Amino acid sequence: MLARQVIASGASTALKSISAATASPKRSLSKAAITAIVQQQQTRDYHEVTGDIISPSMIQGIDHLRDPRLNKGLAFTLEERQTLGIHGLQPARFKSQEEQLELCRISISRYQEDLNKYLYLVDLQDRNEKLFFKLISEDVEKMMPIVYTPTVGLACQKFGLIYRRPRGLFVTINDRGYVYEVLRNWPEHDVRAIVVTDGERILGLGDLGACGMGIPVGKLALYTALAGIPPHQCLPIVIDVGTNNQDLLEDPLYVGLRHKRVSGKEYDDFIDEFMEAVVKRYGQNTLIQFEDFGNHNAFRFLDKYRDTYCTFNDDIQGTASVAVAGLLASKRITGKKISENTFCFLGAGEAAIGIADLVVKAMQAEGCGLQEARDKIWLFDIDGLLAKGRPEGRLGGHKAFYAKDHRVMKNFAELISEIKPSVLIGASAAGGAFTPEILQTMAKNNARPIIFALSNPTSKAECTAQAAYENTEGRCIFSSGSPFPPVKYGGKTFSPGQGNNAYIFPGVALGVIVTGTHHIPEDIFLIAAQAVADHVSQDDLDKGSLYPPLSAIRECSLEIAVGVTKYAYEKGLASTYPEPQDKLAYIKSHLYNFNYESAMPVTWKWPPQQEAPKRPITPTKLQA
Ligand SMILES: NC(=O)C1=CN([C@@H]2O[C@H](COP(=O)(O)OP(=O)(O)OC[C@H]3O[C@@H](n4cnc5c(N)ncnc54)[C@H](OP(=O)(O)O)[C@@H]3O)[C@@H](O)[C@H]2O)C=CC1
Ligand SMILES: CC(=O)C(=O)O
Ligand SMILES: [Mg+2]
Repeated sequence: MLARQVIASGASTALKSISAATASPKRSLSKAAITAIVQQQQTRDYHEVTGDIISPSMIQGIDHLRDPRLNKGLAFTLEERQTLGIHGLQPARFKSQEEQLELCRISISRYQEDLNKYLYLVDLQDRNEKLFFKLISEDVEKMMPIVYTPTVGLACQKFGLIYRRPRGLFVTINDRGYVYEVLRNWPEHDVRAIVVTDGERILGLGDLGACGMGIPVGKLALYTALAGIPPHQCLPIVIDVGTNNQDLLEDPLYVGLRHKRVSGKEYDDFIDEFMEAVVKRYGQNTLIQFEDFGNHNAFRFLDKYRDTYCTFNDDIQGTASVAVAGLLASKRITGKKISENTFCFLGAGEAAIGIADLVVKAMQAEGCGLQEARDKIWLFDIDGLLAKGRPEGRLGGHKAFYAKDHRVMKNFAELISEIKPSVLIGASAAGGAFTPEILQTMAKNNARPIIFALSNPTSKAECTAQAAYENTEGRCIFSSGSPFPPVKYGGKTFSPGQGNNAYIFPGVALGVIVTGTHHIPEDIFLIAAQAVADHVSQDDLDKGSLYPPLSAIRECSLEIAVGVTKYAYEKGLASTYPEPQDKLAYIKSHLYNFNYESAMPVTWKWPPQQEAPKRPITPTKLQA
């Protein structure tokens, strides 16, 4: 049996094919051949290759430094530098990963503009992937607002200006009939999760077309940083069917298709083709997270695909889950069950309806009837209160569940005065719509009013944290979709929590991926909500937050994943067998390692050499 070598280029997919030369009986690969194979296949782990095993150290010379998966910068040891043929290509100094992180932190703090901080991080990810993810995961509070909301919104708006290197796939309507072929161009073979947008409703910024790519990229960065899902398993995708944003159509820097959005059957057929192509390329269990689609498509696609694909809509379901998590935690302050509240929403779109539907489910779990639960929820959209007799109608879909037998109302402040809700939720992208008058009314009618201003980015929040505390005498329980700095009011410092689906989707995705779950039932989002709520400490509540600190979000993700895993096996949704007994240990065994690994060749004994049984040697024989 010939000794085997190992390709250890960083993570976990199996190298599926290899050139004829590789399979030659001599088992001797030239360095150039190995480099070519490894680059072509973009593998990152220990791969068996028809009897030969190659190590990451086989990617020699400057190419090793140029591969962000392998590059460790000055953290390569002398031995590694010599073995890899990179000795002399870097200065003499050796640094630990910790020292490198410190330099990253200093570098970021030197940039004044958030967009420049974002660009620094993009560059770091392109240069040294482990350092990038370790940096974010170890300082989520500082880094999340850069890679995610609010800065990612700005990055999308400036996408045409800042676009540099591929970090996801653009599948355009011109690729009709060839979507599978486009997917095949993505160099990774072991994709387990896709975040896809068509760019029509990017945060609260509207239609940004192909510039929406920043969103799937940012969401998937959080998959790794907050839930330890290996980056090579994550694929960001923009579906480019054009844009209805006239400014972009006229912008010479716009990078997408320069025509109005294709809609109707042509669009639907294209999305069907996309879904089928994903399954054909990566398998039935590939998680497809819909993100920032326009309202009119988001609900349709969720209903259409939820039972036939492994999919969820983050804006509808992830947002619902994080909002319900906050409400579950609020019970410990108000002493009220969720069903003892009255809710008013500004907005009746993906986020608002998603929340309302899950709140109803939570109320039902408390023993409330379906209609009784819906009666406690009042929604207000562009045309005013969802009232059955309103002249505009527009009460289709789930809006119908919440339409009231009530006079037509166009003034939200009036609704708040009349209905006297205990919970006020904004998901309208109407920045500043919670006026001081509205906030003061909430304070007048409630000892501890709950106020969620969930719209993103910061400029679209229905009110600021400062305004919320100031207009409620510091009595409100406040959360926002994008972060606000702590607020000093009445001799107290409030640190409100971030009611953002980032608490939910990474953990849900982790649980779904490790179990190979086929479908994602609504229950999973209640399980996730409870897991987050359980993580809220008295200290968090005392500081004014209904959420655990962002620094604890990784623990939340793990707990959500454990909950999802238990549920998936209980309900027969999992496809990974045997069922692990210790679910947490099982999940942890799948996590990405943020620390550098050795780049030295690994010598494997394959198959493990069995020691020859020791034969007793008798003195008699010796003598003989
Ligand atoms: N914190 C979080 O985790 C999340 C936050 N969001 C944020 O929520 C916001 C809305 O997102 P989403 O629900 O997906 O978007 P949608 O487009 O689906 O919904 C927006 C809703 O707001 C209504 N609306 C818009 N302007 C006004 C206004 N001036 N007065 C009253 N109602 C108004 C719309 O009315 P109509 O129905 O008549 O069009 C619609 O019902 C965005 O800013 C988004 O960033 C979204 C997801 C997650
Ligand atoms: C957070 C999020 O998903 C949104 O604002 O769309
Ligand atoms: Mg979103």
